[in-house]
Amino acid sequence: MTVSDVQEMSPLVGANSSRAGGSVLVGEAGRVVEPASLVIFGITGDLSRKKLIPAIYDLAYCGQLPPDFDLVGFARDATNIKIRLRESVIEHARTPFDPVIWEGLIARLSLVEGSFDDLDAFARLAAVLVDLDHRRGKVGNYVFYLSVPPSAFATVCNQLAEIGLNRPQRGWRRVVVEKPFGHDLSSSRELGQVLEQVFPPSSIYRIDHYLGKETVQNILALRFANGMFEPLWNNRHIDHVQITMAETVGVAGRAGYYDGVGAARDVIQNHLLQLLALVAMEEPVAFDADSIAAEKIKILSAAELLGPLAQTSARGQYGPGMANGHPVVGLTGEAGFPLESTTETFAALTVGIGTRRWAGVPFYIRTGKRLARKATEIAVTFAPPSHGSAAVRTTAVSNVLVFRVQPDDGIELHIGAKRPGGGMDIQPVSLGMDFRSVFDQAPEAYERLICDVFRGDATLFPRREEVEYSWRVIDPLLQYWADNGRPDVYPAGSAGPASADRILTESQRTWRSL
Ligand SMILES: NC(=O)C1=CN([C@@H]2O[C@H](COP(=O)(O)OP(=O)(O)OC[C@H]3O[C@@H](n4cnc5c(N)ncnc54)[C@H](OP(=O)(O)O)[C@@H]3O)[C@@H](O)[C@H]2O)C=CC1
Ligand SMILES: O=C1O[C@H](COP(=O)(O)O)[C@@H](O)[C@H](O)[C@H]1O
Repeated sequence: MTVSDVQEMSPLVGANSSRAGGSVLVGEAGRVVEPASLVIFGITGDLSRKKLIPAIYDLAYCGQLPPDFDLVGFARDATNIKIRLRESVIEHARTPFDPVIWEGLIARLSLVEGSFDDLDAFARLAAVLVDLDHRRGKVGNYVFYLSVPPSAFATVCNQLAEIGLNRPQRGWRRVVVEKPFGHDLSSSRELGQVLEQVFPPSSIYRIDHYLGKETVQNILALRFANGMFEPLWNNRHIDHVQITMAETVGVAGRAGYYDGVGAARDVIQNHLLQLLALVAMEEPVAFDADSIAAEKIKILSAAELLGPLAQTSARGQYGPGMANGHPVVGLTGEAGFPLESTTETFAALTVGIGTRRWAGVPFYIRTGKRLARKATEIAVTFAPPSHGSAAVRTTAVSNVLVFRVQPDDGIELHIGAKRPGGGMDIQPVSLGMDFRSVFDQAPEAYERLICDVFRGDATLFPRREEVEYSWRVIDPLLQYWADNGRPDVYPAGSAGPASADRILTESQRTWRSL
């Protein structure tokens, strides 16, 4: 088979390959995409419905799936699944719904019903995969996607090993593991060992979909492709950094995963500490997997919670309130969450980085569900000018560089400008760039990352050390919370609990408004 044969598009897709959008900023372009089958464990879950199946549809629409692609769904109950998946594509896909593309894709879907503790179901899975290979003349390249609660990762991997699906006689095996990887540092290490007994490290893709977002990759572009920011990117010029991930959605329908996990494990241990690493890391010697991982690891290993935790952290749980103009129940009113649940849906903390560049600069991180608006952003606040005429000093503003990850992805720089008229009256104004008005529509994060798995490019996937250093950062906070009562209740639709504001007030700083 020649390279051009394997790069040929799958027969189920075709016309829209020019609509893929985006370009490769980091990662290894030009890798060959071979025929492959994708198995999704947890195909009935929230992630699959909102992100994975829509992303696979988008890839089909854009002609980006591997040749001879097959999709296999593993589910306890697959009743009406094709109808449910169709609805999820109509609701969540980036590209328009095209019945021909959809029918082509769904014709490639096979289903295996069973529970993860049922070895017979894994034997049926193996038979389905072998049959697909025979029918299409494929050599057995399989991606196993674990879109399941973290507590099920080890079981699924062990069952795959038991049935021999981890050991290729021909072709390759890759496993994609969702975050959070473990429950704390020690369980993450144990899980890492289980996984590495079953699959070689080079076949393990720990997915963090924030790294697949174009705006997140743009952090490195802005810092290192421009000359003007790097000289200022240190504790002499930066006062503090705020990383916010605010959501308006609650956790309805996700009790099986979310209860007992909570906001810090769900998104801070992974997405938000990865953002911190990208903001703080040194320039990599190359934009490839090893070089970027090496720099992120240095930062994560130097990061630690600043204390005392009673003053530098906060946690909350949403109570009843409003979302998008409608009344909503609190967390303990959602199906599957016990009344006594102490799971936090809001978390805020302060991280310091013990390097010469960052000593003394606090990184404030917060996230919450059912907040006033949806916004993920990184705001780098520069120190105000320390010299200048008295007139300018008294009216000077702090410059803020904001990476708007979503929605309205873009970059804005807040500066002070003189108001027209007499005197030196300074007003904050904003210079901005909207990605969507400058560039074509980019692929969604999961499209990009699923493609990277098929191509065998791990550049945008965190390494085991990154995951473990991130647990090391937040473990003391998880322990502190376990020892200290319940989260503060905040009304749905608010900016979170008042205890979060207190983290900044002592230093005369404030959170950016939501
Ligand atoms: N939801 C999101 O937006 C995101 C989620 N993630 C990650 O994805 C993973 C899954 O999350 P999410 O989809 O929200 O969780 P859900 O609880 O919605 O889905 C879990 C899935 O696993 C299946 N499952 C659980 N136990 C078993 C079992 N014993 N046998 C067979 N199937 C089982 C469930 O099947 P059943 O339907 O039968 O219960 C369901 O399909 C988590 O690690 C999460 O962190 C990552 C990014 C975003
Ligand atoms: O990983 C997760 O991310 C989603 C939010 O993803 P986004 O791309 O829409 O920002 C979050 O809702 C979910 O709780 C979490 O598991």
